[in-house]
Parts: sequence; structure tokens; C-alpha cells
Amino acid sequence: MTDSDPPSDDRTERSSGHDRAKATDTDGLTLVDVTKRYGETTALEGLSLTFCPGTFHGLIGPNGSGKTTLFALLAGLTRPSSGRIERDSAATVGYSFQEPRFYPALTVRENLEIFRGFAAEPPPKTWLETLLEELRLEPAADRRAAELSGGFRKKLDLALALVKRPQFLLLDEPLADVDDYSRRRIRSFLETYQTDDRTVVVSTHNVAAFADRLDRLTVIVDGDLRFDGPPKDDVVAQYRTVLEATE
Ligand SMILES: Nc1ncnc2c1ncn2[C@@H]1O[C@H](COP(=O)(O)OP(=O)(O)OP(=O)(O)O)[C@@H](O)[C@H]1O
Repeated sequence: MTDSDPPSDDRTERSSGHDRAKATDTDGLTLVDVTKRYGETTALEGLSLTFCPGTFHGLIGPNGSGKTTLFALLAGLTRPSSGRIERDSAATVGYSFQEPRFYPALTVRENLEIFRGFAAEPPPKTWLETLLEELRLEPAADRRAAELSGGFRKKLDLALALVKRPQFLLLDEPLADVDDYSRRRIRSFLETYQTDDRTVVVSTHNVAAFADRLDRLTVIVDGDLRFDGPPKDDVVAQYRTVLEATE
């Protein structure tokens, strides 16, 4: 991304007012028999899965297994080839995955303020200060986003996913590139964030970093659902082996 590139989209989708997901009175975010194809490639095949409110949900799978595709579907950035996605008409989804996207010429604080302004119901300004502090972004608050190190870019991207306090937070490798102290702070902040009515979904290759905290674990390999349930130790151990064997 260069200084002249605008962010390609907003980080929090509000489902009302568009048809990307079917609005229902369900509490969760649900895929029903979803298949996603890109031309000849089937990225996901017949996936049925629910992300429940109040859950810290881990998503693991080797490279190319369909995790990013799943996030894009949940965020409403792409549509299923078949099947459907259901979520409450008022549910908000925040996400951070693939490339960080922000206004590079603006400072970290200015980026947060702009993205806050996009919200239908903006959270109080104090929320931005909370994010700066909890994600260890304060040292970079007045620096232009284009000049940030990789770790601070990652943290800014996380903050932008959180800025509207979405009910569903989708994060791809949220601890990648950040220092150990920041990792601990971010991990504990995400645990606090996931309250009764909020869901945090973390896609990671490093299942050990979250294993003791996850309420639910989903494993996808080659677009197929291999496991979805409580992350008991033996299951985590089994799929760590699968990941290691397939990577
Ligand atoms: N825009 C696209 N066009 C064509 N094929 C795609 C596209 N996006 C993803 N794919 C293919 O779909 C499959 C799933 O890719 P996806 O990026 O969802 O996997 P992933 O689990 O996120 O991988 P990684 O861990 O490497 O990020 C792969 O075979 C990939 O090549």
C-alpha cells in the first residue's frame, strides 16, 4: 500500500441494509451448507457451522485450507457459491485479516477517529483511548500509519477491527509480529472483550498460544470441516500433529 492508496473498505460490516447475509433473529453467525468456489478451485465444501455469542472460538487449518475465505464470507465481503449465511439483522462484524488496511498518510489516532466516525452508533471517544492503551499503540499514536513498523501496523489493524465494538470480531493471527509484552496484553484484552454477547474468532497456526482459553475449536483442512467442538487437550494435540504434518 502506498500513501495515495485509500483503505479498500470499512472494517466493520453492519448487516442491515444489504443482502450479503440473510438477516434472521438468530443470535449467532451461522453457515448453512456453504460451498465457495473460485473458478475450478473449491475453497470450502458444504460447511455448516455456528459462531455463538459469548464464545472465544479458534479456527485452525494448514495454508490454503479456506480460513481466509471463511472470514471473508462471515464478514460479508464475498458470497457463498451455494448455501447461506445467517446472522441477526443488527449484528456487527469487525475483522482484521489479509493485508492491513488504513489511511497511510494519517496518524494512528486520526485513523481511529475516522473509522469511529463510520459507525452507525459510534462508541464514546474514551473507547479509542482504551484501544490505544490496551493494544500498546500509545507510543505510536501520533505517528503516520505509513511510517509504522510491522508490529505497530498489526496493532493498528487490530484496533480498527475493534473500533466500533463489533459483536463478532474476526482476527487472523492477531499475535503475529507483535512483541511478547504486547502479546500478553492483547491476549488478555481479547479475553475481556469476549463477554456474554460478543464473539471473538481467532484464526491461527499457533493454536498453543490460545489453546487454554478457547471455548470452541474448528479445524478445516482442504475446505472440509475436520473438527468442531470443545478444544480438549487430546483434540488440540491431534490437530497440532495434523497441522505440522501438512505444513
Ligand atoms: N481470489 C481467489 N481466487 C482463486 N482462488 C482463491 C482465491 N482466494 C483463495 N483461493 C483459493 O482457495 C483456497 C483457500 O484459500 P484461503 O486463502 O481461504 O486459505 P487459508 O486457509 O486462509 O490459507 P493461509 O493459511 O495460507 O492464509 C486455496 O486453494 C486458494 O488458492
